[in-house]
Amino acid sequence: MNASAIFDQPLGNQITDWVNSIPNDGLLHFFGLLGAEYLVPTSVESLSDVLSNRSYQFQKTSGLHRYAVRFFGEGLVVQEGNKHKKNRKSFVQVFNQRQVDKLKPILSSKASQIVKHVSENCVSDNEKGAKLATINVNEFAKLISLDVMGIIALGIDFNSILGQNLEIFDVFQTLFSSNDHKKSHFMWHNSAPPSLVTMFPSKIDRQMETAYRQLRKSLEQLIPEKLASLQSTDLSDQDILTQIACSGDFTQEEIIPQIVTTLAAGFESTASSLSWTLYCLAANLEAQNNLRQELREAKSTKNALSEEDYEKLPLLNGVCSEASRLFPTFAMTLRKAISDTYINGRLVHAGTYIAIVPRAINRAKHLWGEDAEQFVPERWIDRSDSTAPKINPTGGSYSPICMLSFLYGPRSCVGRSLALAEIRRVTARIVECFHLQTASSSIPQPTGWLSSGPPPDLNLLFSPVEK
Ligand code: HEM
Repeated sequence: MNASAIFDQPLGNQITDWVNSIPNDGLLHFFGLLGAEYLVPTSVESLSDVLSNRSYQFQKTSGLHRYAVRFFGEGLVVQEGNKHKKNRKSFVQVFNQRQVDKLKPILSSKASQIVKHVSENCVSDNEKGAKLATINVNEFAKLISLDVMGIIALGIDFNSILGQNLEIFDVFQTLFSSNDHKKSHFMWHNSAPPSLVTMFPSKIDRQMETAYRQLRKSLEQLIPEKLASLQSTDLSDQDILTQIACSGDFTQEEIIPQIVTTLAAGFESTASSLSWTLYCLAANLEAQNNLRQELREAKSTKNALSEEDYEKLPLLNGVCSEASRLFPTFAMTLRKAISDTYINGRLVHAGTYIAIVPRAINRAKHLWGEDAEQFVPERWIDRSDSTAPKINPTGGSYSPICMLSFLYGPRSCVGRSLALAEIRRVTARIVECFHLQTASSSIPQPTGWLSSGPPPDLNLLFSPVEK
C-alpha cells in the first residue's frame, strides 16, 4: 500500500521518483488508502487516452467536487460530461487569442507599475551602500495576481500592490490559497463521510464560508451595476464577468459560481508560477544575465518592448516555460474511471483512480532526457538557424503532452495564454530593472496540496540594475 504517494510533500514527489526509476509500459500501478487502486499514466499514448481520446470517461473525484461546490460554487473546473462541453465552449470564446491580445497592454502597464513600486521600496543596504529590497515573492506575486485577476475578470483594478483594498486580498487568500492547514482540511473533506463533515464544521470551514459569502455579496452588487452601465452590444471589449453574464449561456444562478471558480483557478496558480520563475532566475544567474541581455538587444532600437516582443523573445519564453515545467502549480490531479474503459490498450475497471501527475511527467527522464530535473531554458529554443533562434514549442520533448503544467486536451487550462502573457511581462520588466538574488542558500520546496506553490516565506533580494 502506498497511500503516502497521494498525500506526499512536495505533492507528486514520490511518483516522480517512481516514474524515473521503475521500468514500465506506460502505466504505473499502486494501491492507496483502503485498497483503492491507482494508475499513473507515464507515456505519451496512455496520457493521450486519459487526457484527450477518452477524457470524458475519467471524471474528477466526488470529494473534490463536493469541496469545490461548497466553497466556490459549481463552476467549469468541476463540471463534467455534456455540461462541461457546453460551458467550456463559452469559456474558450471569452479567453480566445483576440481577447488575450486586447488585455496585453493592460498587463504591460501593470508590470510597469510593479517595477515602479519595487524601485520605491529599494533602500540603501547599510553594509555596502547599494540599494536593495528584500521581497517575499510569494506574497508579492499574489498581490500582482489579485490586481490582474481583478482587471481581467471583473474590470476593477484593486491596486493591492500599492496597499489598497487589502480586505479583498484577505478574502482571496482565505478562499483560494493553499497551505498546510488547507491540506488537512481538504483531506478531511475528501475522506470523511459528507454527513460527518457537515455535522462538525471546522474553523477553516467557517472562514472559507464567510469569505465566499463576502465575495458573492460583492459580485451580486457588481453584476447588475456593470450590466446597467454597458454602453454597447459589442461584448468583446468587456471583462470576463460581463462577457459571461451577457453571453446568454448561463442562468443568473450559474454566473457567480462560474466567476468564483475562475478566480480560484487563476489566482494562486499564476502567482505561484510567477514566484517560481523569479526564484529560478535568482538561483541561475547566468540565465538571468542572458535574459537581461536578450531584453536589452530587443530594446536597443526603441524605447520599450512591443507587445509582440514579449511573445516572441526565445529566452524569455524559455525561462517562463522551464520554470513552469519544473514547478507545475497543479502537481497532481486525480480522476476516476466512470465505466470500464481502456488506457493504451489495457482494460481499466470503473472506479479505478487515475493519478495525473504533471510534476512527474514534466520531470520524466524518458520524455525529457537525463537533464529533466535541471533548469535548462535553452531546451525551449531552436537554434538550428544561428542568426534567428526560434521558440521550440515542445521544449525538445516528444510531444506537447509531455508538458502538463496546464494539462492537455478538453480539460486543459483555458487561461493559459493569459497567464503566460502576464508572467512574461512581469518577469521581463523585473529582470530589465533589477538583479535578483536568493536570500538563503536552502533550496525551497513546493508546499500545499490542491495546488503547490513556493513556501510562504520565499524571499528574494532585488537590487536596481545600473542603466
Ligand atoms: C500559470 C497559471 C495557471 C496554471 C499553471 C493553470 C493550470 C491549470 C490546470 C493544470 C488546469 C486543469 C486542472 C484539472 O483539471 O485538474 C486548469 C484549468 C483551468 N484553468 Fe488554469 N492555470 C493557470 C491560470 C489560469 C488563469 C489565469 C485562469 C483564468 C483567469 C484559469 C482558468 C482555468 C479554468 C476555468 C480551468 C478549468 C478548465 C476546464 O475544466 O475545462 N487558469 N488550469
